[in-house]
Amino acid sequence: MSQNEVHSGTGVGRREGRPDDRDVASGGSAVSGVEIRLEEVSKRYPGQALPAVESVTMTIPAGNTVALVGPSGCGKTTTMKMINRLIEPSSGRITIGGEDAHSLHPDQLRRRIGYAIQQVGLFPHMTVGENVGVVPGLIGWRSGRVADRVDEMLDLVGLDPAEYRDRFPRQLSGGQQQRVGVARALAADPPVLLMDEPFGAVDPITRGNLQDELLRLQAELGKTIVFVTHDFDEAVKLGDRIAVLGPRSTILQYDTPEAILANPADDTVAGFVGAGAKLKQLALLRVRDVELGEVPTARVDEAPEDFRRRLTDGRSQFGLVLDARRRPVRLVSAVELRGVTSLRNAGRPVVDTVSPASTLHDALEAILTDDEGVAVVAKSRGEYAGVVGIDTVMATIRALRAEHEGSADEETPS
Ligand SMILES: Nc1ncnc2c1ncn2[C@@H]1O[C@H](COP(=O)(O)OP(=O)(O)OP(=O)(O)O)[C@@H](O)[C@H]1O
Repeated sequence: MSQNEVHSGTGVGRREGRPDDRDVASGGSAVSGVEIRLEEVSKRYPGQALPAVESVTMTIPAGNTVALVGPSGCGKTTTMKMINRLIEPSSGRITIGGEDAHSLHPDQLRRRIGYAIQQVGLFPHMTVGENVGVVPGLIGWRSGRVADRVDEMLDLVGLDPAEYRDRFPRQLSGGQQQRVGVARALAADPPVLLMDEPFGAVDPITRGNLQDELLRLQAELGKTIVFVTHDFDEAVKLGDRIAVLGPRSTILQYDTPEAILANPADDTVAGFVGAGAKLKQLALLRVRDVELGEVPTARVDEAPEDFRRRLTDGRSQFGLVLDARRRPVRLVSAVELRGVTSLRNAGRPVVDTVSPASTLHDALEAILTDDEGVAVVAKSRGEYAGVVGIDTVMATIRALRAEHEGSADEETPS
């Protein structure tokens, strides 16, 4: 289709503490997380010449998601595990909500810190419900309260409690197991959540969905989340701040994704950010931040000839067929409607849609794989909302560039 058929918006609403997400979730939630401080924290494993973590000092603000990124072996996991004392620091101090972690009893730590890991670590001989209820049970909740909480948590991570509560982990897909892992980590309502590559072991699409879910959850819950990942793009998508770590967990840069993408502190960070920093900035913007385009639509029961005439009269090269619940089901061009008897099987099926919460980066991917060069946007129940065209994405990139030109003189042009 020609670009002018999808009228685009250039209003680039930047994310600042993700106000959009928070507003959508629950009318703006209170921050329930607490501040974490690491003060000159080091770890030297027995028998090792060099420390695995050397004198790390950082503050993780309450209610923020902070991603720790860095090359393999740089000490990310060690740094994170010292926060819940799965690993004891050799020196330094860690405070959680102002209290010295060292002085907290393990039960108090479990109550305050949820933990989700890549291998999920669900107990195979326990049902999903029993897995989610482990920590509340350990800290002495009554069984009725645990059962209610289990159902609430399964619901929260998008698993129907009635269907999944009594299954065993092996009866779930990898992505579902990871959801259960997140539900379990959140069950005792800890203010802090530690996540070590929690979405590492699933396919890219499931991974993208789980990331979206985490953003939605976090908008609702306002926890303090520390997140370890190899994947800089994941850090950009999920982190309010990113700590780029070098050897022995030295902090090379600790800032917002926007600032790191626009101004990497040095060549090592720039290397880590990788090519296409401009493109990655699209991961900071949501589909809901841009004005959606419109294309002609028809209900499945409309006469194909009528729709063809509407498309031709409007000089639109294609349109969308919506089902009775206004969900986009088919993409058709005027030419494809010639001689067709029903819209039900005209043109091609709409296989992929993006949501208002999807990133513009996701939208761009959908645009590039679509023959017509658009991403179809559907709301939470699948209802058609509009389309994003390549011109909208281009306009957004131009706006981002203009925005950074004043603030980032040394930025390499792209
Ligand atoms: N129990 C241990 N004993 C000795 N050395 C260890 C131990 N655990 C980790 N290390 C070493 O400490 C360093 C940091 O390991 P850590 O697992 O924290 O890194 P990481 O950045 O999380 O790595 P990856 O991304 O590969 O998971 C590595 O050199 C590792 O070999």
